[in-house]
Amino acid sequence: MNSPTTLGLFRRQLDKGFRSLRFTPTLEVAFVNDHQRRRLAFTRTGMLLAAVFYTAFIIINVSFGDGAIWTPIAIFRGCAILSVLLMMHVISIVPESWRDGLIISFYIAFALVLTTIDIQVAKSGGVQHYEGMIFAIFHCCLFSGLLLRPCISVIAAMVSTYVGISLLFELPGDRLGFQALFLVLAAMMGAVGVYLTEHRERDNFLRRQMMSIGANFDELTGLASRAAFDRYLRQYLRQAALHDSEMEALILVDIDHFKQLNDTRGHDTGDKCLRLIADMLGSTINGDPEAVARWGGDELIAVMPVDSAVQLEAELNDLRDQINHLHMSNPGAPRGILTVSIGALLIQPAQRMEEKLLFRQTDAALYAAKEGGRDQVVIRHAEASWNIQTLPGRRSA
Ligand SMILES: Nc1nc2c(ncn2[C@@H]2O[C@H](COP(=O)(O)OP(=O)(O)OP(=O)(O)O)[C@@H](O)[C@H]2O)c(=O)[nH]1
Repeated sequence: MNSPTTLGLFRRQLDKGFRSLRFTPTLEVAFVNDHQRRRLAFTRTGMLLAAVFYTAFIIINVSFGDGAIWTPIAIFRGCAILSVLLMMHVISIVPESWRDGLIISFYIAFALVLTTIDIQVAKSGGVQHYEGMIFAIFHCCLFSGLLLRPCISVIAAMVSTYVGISLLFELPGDRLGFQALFLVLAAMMGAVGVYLTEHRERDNFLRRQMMSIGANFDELTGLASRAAFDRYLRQYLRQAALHDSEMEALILVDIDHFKQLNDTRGHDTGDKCLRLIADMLGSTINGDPEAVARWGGDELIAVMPVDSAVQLEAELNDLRDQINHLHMSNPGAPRGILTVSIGALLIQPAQRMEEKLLFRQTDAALYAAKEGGRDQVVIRHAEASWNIQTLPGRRSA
């Protein structure tokens, strides 16, 4: 999902908006997965808070009420605390795909037990309380971590459970109507809260993804950024050193007389050429997205496994030929067409060297290609004893 081509998808979705709380199918799947991953800690905290609230209710009731501990309501609250704590544990160990179903069943079961106990109290002459239900509805909206649609279904099921069971036990209609009205209002308030929270979460998700892609990929060419390539190369060489049967090549590609191309045909054409060459290099390397990067300006860099120097030379000359055969005009260049110079460094199996030294030697190969007349490939073998030097006219890596 995290690739330069998806940057446009995220941007378009952000521009288009998502008032109905739905992204395009690809982004929707990514968002739901991200939401599932992130919300576990949040839901667990919500469950813990519920347990703390219920404990506080018991303490307040016992301290400021009649002092009786073994009342039905206190026993119910004790059971609620235990089931909430159990649920906290269970949602952490079940597979992610089960989590929503479990949370939904938990709230509906909770509403069922809450209503049944309330009715028992009312039938034995007490007053049927609906405050517990309001608490449960708000708790579901604030802490369940459910997205709006499943959340609305759950709170609708909770209110229906309350009204349905109350009707079944023929509780006084006027009182029930009054309580149902309050429950519906609480559910509506909760749903608005969930809508606003989910909208903000979706917005954050799009922006976060875009920032992450922006930090890792170059916007113009769609190739990896220099920083992403640095990280990738370090990891890549470490792994390559483990399988010491394969040679690796570090490749620098630089457009010849690019300044003249910009000056004579304009920056937009320059950009187009850069993108084209980036695509062609990407196809030649055909590896991970981070294996080809924009090194800076008109220089592109890549790393790839190779069987032999002959194979590498053939592949790079093939790339150079393909660019020649585009016959794109570069009026400022001596031959009048777009060409590139390529410098490559062959790294022997298990040859360990500082990346800085590898970059400098690759740069030296590119410099030799430029000095040799441009539009050519120069391949060098990596040398651990290579004398660190800054070549005249080239920047140091
Ligand atoms: N269109 C475009 N030009 C860029 C971009 N980044 C850097 N450049 C230009 O690339 C040119 C690089 O020129 P130089 O590296 O000096 O050399 P060159 O003209 O390519 O000549 P040689 O490399 O010596 O063959 C400069 O004119 C930069 O302005 C970019 O993103 N788009």
